[in-house]
Amino acid sequence: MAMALRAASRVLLRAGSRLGRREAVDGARRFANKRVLVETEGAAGATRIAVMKFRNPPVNSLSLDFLTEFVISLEKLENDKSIRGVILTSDSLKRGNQTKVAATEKTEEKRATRDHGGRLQERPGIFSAGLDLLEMYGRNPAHYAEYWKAVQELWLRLYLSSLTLMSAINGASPAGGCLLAITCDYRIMADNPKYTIGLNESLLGIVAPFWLKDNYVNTIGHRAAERALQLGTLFPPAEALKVGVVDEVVPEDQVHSKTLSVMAKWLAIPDHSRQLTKTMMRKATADNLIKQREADIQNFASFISRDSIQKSLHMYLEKLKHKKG
Ligand SMILES: CCCCCCCCCC/C=C/CC(=O)SCCNC(=O)CCNC(=O)[C@H](O)C(C)(C)COP(=O)(O)OP(=O)(O)OC[C@H]1O[C@@H](n2cnc3c(N)ncnc32)[C@H](O)[C@@H]1OP(=O)(O)O
Repeated sequence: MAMALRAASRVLLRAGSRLGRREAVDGARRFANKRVLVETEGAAGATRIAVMKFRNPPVNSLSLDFLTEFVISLEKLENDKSIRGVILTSDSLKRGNQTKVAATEKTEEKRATRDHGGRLQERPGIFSAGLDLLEMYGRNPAHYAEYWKAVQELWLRLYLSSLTLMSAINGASPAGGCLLAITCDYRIMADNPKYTIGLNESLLGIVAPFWLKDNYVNTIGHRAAERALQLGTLFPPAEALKVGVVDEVVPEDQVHSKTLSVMAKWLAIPDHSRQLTKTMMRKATADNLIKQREADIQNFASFISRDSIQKSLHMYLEKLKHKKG
């Protein structure tokens, strides 16, 4: 009987919820949309931590679909009173037997790295490549407006989240990837000189929006942000630590365990006092966007539609496509 009940509950859990699949795995729980996998750790009834793993091949770019699924997953976690902390990380792992398909093949599927079975794979060593350039190139103004609204939404949700958010940065983290990280309360980066983090928009011929600039200033200070934004600096781990883009750099295989142990310290602080303090520190910056959200969307749509900006994006995409290594 007990076995039958367990089997039935497994079937129900796997039948899927409206938002995605939900499974029971070794006492831990997980739910997954197509592009975001959420695993929760900790016993039922106790404080639990969730790990949100990005898996949007090939480079975890913030496509419209990914942004939508991210917000849905975050909302679910915000509504789950047993969850107090969330770790953002990439599902990208070093895997063998990968083949990069020809750069001339254009569709999303074809752009991705695949294994020999033809399955889509993340490219290894990427936290997030930032905003999806293909959402900002060659589309119409209505699409740009829809996309930007979704980008703003994710930033506001993360920046104002009542949860303790930490990023376990296990790969390259340019531009929007850095945005995800700097909305968090704490950042731990893998000590791999191949991984860099920063806001490199100026290198693409585009400009970081004022609210992202404000988030950067709040993180690393005005002078450092002024210099890094103009130069589009991508910091390797040691420099990222020095300037304050990240809070800790640890060996790659310790990123997850270290983040869990720092999270435990943060969760020892009473929620109400930590949350009020966070709001006190962040509200003015967020309000600045909230009060001019529509204007910011219109600015983005008209800026990104300019011929000169589209040309810069085109050149940047071509450079990415033809780069060596
Ligand atoms: C004055 C008014 C102002 C108004 C406001 C205006 C606001 C404008 C704001 C704009 C804000 C932008 C923030 C951003 O996030 S822009 C995106 C910036 N991202 C990057 O620059 C990252 C680019 N990518 C890389 O550097 C590398 O790809 C990587 C992440 C380091 C990974 O390198 P790797 O060698 O492993 O992989 P590939 O380079 O071969 O890439 C694999 C394929 O993926 C494609 N790709 C890469 N990045 C993106 C991306 N961000 N979006 C879409 N596609 C991406 C790449 O082209 C490869 O495709 P291919 O297989 O077809 O060649």
